[in-house]
Amino acid sequence: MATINFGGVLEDVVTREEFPMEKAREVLKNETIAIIGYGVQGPGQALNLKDNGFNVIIGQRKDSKTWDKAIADGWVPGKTLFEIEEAAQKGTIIQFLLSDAGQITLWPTLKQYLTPGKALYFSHGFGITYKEQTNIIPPADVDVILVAPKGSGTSLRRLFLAGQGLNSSFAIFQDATGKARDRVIALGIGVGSGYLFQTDFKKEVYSDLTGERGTLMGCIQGIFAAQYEVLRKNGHSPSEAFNETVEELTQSLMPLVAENGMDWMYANCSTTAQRGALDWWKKFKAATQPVFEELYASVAAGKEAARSIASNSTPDYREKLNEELKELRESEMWQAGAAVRKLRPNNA
Ligand SMILES: NC(=O)C1=CN([C@@H]2O[C@H](COP(=O)(O)OP(=O)(O)OC[C@H]3O[C@@H](n4cnc5c(N)ncnc54)[C@H](O)[C@@H]3O)[C@@H](O)[C@H]2O)C=CC1
Ligand SMILES: CC(=O)[C@](C)(O)C(=O)O
Ligand SMILES: [Mg+2]
Ligand SMILES: [Mg+2]
Repeated sequence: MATINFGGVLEDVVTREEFPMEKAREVLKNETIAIIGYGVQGPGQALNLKDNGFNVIIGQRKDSKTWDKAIADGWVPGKTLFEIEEAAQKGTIIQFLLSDAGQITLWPTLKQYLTPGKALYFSHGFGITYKEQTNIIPPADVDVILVAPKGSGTSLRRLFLAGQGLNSSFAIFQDATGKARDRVIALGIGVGSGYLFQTDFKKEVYSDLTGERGTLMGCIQGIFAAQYEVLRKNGHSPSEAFNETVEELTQSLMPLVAENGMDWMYANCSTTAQRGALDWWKKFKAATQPVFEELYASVAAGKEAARSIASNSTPDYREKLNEELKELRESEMWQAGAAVRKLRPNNA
């Protein structure tokens, strides 16, 4: 562990320097890593692990679109690609990467393959934390570990190919073999993490559900829509409203924040902008803070989990989600966005 000062708070984290890939390979050299599920995280983690030299197999339903996707990605039926149960039987480490709702359905089947000494791996604290709702209760003689990349599986793969990495959290719920810590860190490094920070299953799921409903996805769409509507109502064109709400943020300002922080982005804007932003951010904070409090309480009460399980367990859950995504896509703001993207010089 390296002790790093995060804004005055000391935290022990794992870096790639102190736990290099060779060490990860050594730790996992006798393991078969079975990736169950090939949706978004499945491909990212499986391909990164394979390219890093680990022994990986995929478990996926035959005659599904994702089975074909796995073949297209280079997995070979009967060699590295199997039906779910066969892969679970062969794996010594089972990475449970079905959707969180799908994990509930498969659990009674998967459980049978968790023989003593194996490791059960999650990328979310969901199934274990909300066990009253999921019934996911692992046997006592397996390791139960977590690596949660802080970003989409798509970015995990893209950043790996670009020689970069997403940060991940890791956690140990159960150490039955005495090897859980080495196993989980080696897997975290193997899937292509930047640095790893420790958490527990409950903190992981509470923070993750808050983040995705909050600033990362829910809140950001909410404030975009609010500002866009106010500009449109006051007679601004879609072009002006979209550029001033989204395009400038993603193309110009967020890359500056990513590179060197908020104050540096501010410092690269006009003093007029700086004065206004420094005055107004506190008002936005005060206005949204009660909503974040409500959100966190809803997560902690298990209400967000219940809603997610109910809506993602119906046979037509995918169609229903796609319908709502279509509504978003077809809104004036995001249609304006599509037109603006086409006009970017690199797309012309
Ligand atoms: N999407 C992401 O990038 C991230 C996901 N996670 C976590 O990783 C895990 C996997 O998430 P995703 O990759 O988004 O999953 P996903 O929604 O893409 O689904 C993965 C696979 O599960 C299959 N599936 C669903 N229900 C099934 C069932 N009843 N039986 C068999 N297969 C079934 C789907 O067909 C798909 O191939 C979850 O715990 C999620 O919270 C964590 C970080 C980011
Ligand atoms: C990409 C990620 O980390 C999320 C937003 O938490 C998720 O997809 O669940
Ligand atoms: Mg999430
Ligand atoms: Mg997340």
